Amino acid sequence: MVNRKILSLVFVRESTKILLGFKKRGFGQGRWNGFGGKVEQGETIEEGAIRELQEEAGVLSHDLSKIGLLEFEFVGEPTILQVHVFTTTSYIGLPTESDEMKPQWFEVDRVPFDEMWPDDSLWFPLMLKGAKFQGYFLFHGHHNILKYNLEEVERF
Ligand SMILES: Nc1nc(SCCc2ccccc2)c2[nH]cnc2n1
Repeated sequence: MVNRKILSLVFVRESTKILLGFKKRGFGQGRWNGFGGKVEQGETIEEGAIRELQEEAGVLSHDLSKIGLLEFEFVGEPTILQVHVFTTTSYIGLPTESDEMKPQWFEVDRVPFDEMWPDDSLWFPLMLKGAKFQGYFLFHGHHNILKYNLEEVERF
């Protein structure tokens, strides 16, 4: 019986830079990523994304654009992660380290893919060119993609 866990993932952009966070603990620890996490009951996915961005980076945005839908399955685990990807260029607050994440700005042509989830180097180019995308990735462990599909979509 497969079940899905709904997660948000937010990327903040500033001209040629993108804000990433170094995950200090928990799932994805030791990797740079956008800001996000589990969407709780009683909140919309976008509300969850706004909440996680605030909690993890100290940045408040009310103008998120939905740009991607990614599903991650891990061999031997029944829960599929359904990750809703958002981006924003309008926010208030200075990115601040939390107990979960250490934020840092990166030039978009200097993204540290070797310290990120392996799928990111596949869909970041779509995000960076302003496309909307949908994908599925089957992982074996946290380093090995057994198979995937990824496509651009017109709209969500
Ligand atoms: N970029 C990326 N992110 C995730 S999980 C993102 C959602 C999340 C989950 C838990 C805490 C915070 C954020 C991935 N999983 C497999 N490949 C992946 N790539």
